[in-house]
Amino acid sequence: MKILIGSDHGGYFLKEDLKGFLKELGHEVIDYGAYSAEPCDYPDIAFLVSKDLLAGKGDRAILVCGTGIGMCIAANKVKGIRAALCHDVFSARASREHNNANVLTLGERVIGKGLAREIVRSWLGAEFTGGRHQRRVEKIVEFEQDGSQKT
Ligand SMILES: O=C(CO)[C@H](O)[C@H](O)[C@H](O)COP(=O)(O)O
Repeated sequence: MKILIGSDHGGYFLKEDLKGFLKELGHEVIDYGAYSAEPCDYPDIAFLVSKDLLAGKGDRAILVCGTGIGMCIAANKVKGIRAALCHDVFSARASREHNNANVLTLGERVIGKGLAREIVRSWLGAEFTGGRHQRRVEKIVEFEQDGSQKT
């Protein structure tokens, strides 16, 4: 897969580690920065990566900040993005199988590299299962497009 990856300064070192891990797994990685641990603003990276993902420049995206929260909030403001903040393997798999998440966010100040790697492995290996989950995701997509709410 082609994976877009980005971080702010708070996620820089975990992002760097995950780049190597993703390559070991055989994925192509496109790095959107940050390119150092100098302070920067997570929304700048979140919007850039999210827009390029929706433009077809990658298959999935991973965003890292200190907690993963800021990246998740910002990415989910981009229409078409379903970003999931996951700090355990079960949620990571479920975010793909149930929610069809196209962006994974992680917090470098919250979890260690070993767990982050397992979360990434699980997230990339899981597929959307559709069925009842398709109906629920479609409700989100419809609401996002025109504010319509069907129950
Ligand atoms: O946005 C965040 C929290 O939701 C990220 O964790 C940032 O990395 C964090 O806020 C940056 O904090 P800093 O004190 O400026 O390093």
